[in-house]
Amino acid sequence: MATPVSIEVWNPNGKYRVVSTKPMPGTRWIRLLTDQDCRVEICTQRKTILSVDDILALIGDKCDGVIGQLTEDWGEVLFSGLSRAGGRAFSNMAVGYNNVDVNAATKYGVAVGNTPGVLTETTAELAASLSLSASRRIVEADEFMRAGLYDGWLPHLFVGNLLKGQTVGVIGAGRIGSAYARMMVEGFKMNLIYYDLYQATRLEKFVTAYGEFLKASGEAPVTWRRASTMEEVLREADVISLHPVLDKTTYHLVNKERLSMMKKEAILVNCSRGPVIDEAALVEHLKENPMFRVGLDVFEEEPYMKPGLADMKNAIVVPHIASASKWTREGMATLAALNVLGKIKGYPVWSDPNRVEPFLNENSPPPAACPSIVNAKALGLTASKL
Ligand SMILES: NC(=O)C1=CN([C@@H]2O[C@H](COP(=O)(O)OP(=O)(O)OC[C@H]3O[C@@H](n4cnc5c(N)ncnc54)[C@H](O)[C@@H]3O)[C@@H](O)[C@H]2O)C=CC1
Ligand SMILES: O=C(O)C(=O)CO
Repeated sequence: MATPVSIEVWNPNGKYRVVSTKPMPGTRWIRLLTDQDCRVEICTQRKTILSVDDILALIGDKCDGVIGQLTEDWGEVLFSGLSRAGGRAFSNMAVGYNNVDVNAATKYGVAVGNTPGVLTETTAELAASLSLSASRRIVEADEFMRAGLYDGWLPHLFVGNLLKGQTVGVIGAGRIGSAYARMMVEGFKMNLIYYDLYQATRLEKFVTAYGEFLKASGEAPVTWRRASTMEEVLREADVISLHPVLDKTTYHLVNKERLSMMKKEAILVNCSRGPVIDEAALVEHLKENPMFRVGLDVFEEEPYMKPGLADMKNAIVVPHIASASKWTREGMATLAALNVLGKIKGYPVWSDPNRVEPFLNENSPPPAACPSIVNAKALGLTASKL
């Protein structure tokens, strides 16, 4: 059993004990907790992914709430341990919570918080960056340059794909998928095809209005279409970006058969969760189709890559950094801390988790509410009237 040893303590005499399994960016989140009588304990152990045993040791005998990370396995064992220690508050420092067994949390009366909204644009920007890097072969060209191989301009050197006028496909047009779609449509004048279980009405209105604006300016209008199947998107789009949640319905959503439906020169981007793609099948597809390119921020078995992926020139791989802007990471820490604080204090749950700005304003105290609790209904928590 690995026991965390190094802990940083803030406000040692605080009434409520709140544990963070990792140091998080910024200091506002610490101040917000200590100002409200919390003793904050931050695990500073040099071990990237804490085990269940490590976290149980951190929770100890008395713990009111925990801020955890998406790399941790929050299931029956941890929620029963937290409950035994008197804790009823947990928040992931992430919008995705596929690492959390929400039913187990609910069984033990523990609220599960997440951090929507504050990372929407940041994550969409990384998906857009990967789309551009893949289409214009930026990483390959950079490596070529640094290797001293450039000996003059050539007509065929690193020829890639033009985005303008092509079709961008979005699978999962929620907050991040819609933000990415707007960037690609407005920035590069791409047409949109999307697939989601729900209609993305605001996104459709945006593309319609932008299309009308372009037409009025004498340019070709952009268009949109909501596909009735995911396969339509795969067949028609030139660039496809994946933005669904990870659950049973999206596990290996992109598999061998579906990869084979895509255009030979298509670009596939994944900034959602690794298991949405069958990564072994993807490696084979990349080998067989050298003009097919991928931009991956997430991997099926993080932190590992499937054998062969790292050798593929037509793959760009980055280490799960899509939400990594300073503002966003500090905001995520703040929202996670306020979820835990709000539950400890008995505050109601914020009515709209997509409108979290009031919690992020450094110049005014945050609303007395939990920003986003995913099992609020199941726990019968009151909704805020603010
Ligand atoms: N790489 C990174 O650092 C980050 C990854 N993420 C991932 O992105 C995910 C999405 O985040 P948001 O856009 O904020 O969530 P969201 O809930 O606004 O959007 C998810 C969308 O997926 C759709 N969806 C669910 N099942 C589907 C299916 N079977 N087929 C097609 N669409 C389906 C939903 O209807 C929804 O519109 C998170 O759950 C997280 O896993 C989020 C932030 C950063
Ligand atoms: O928030 C998430 O879901 C992430 O993956 C990290 O930002």
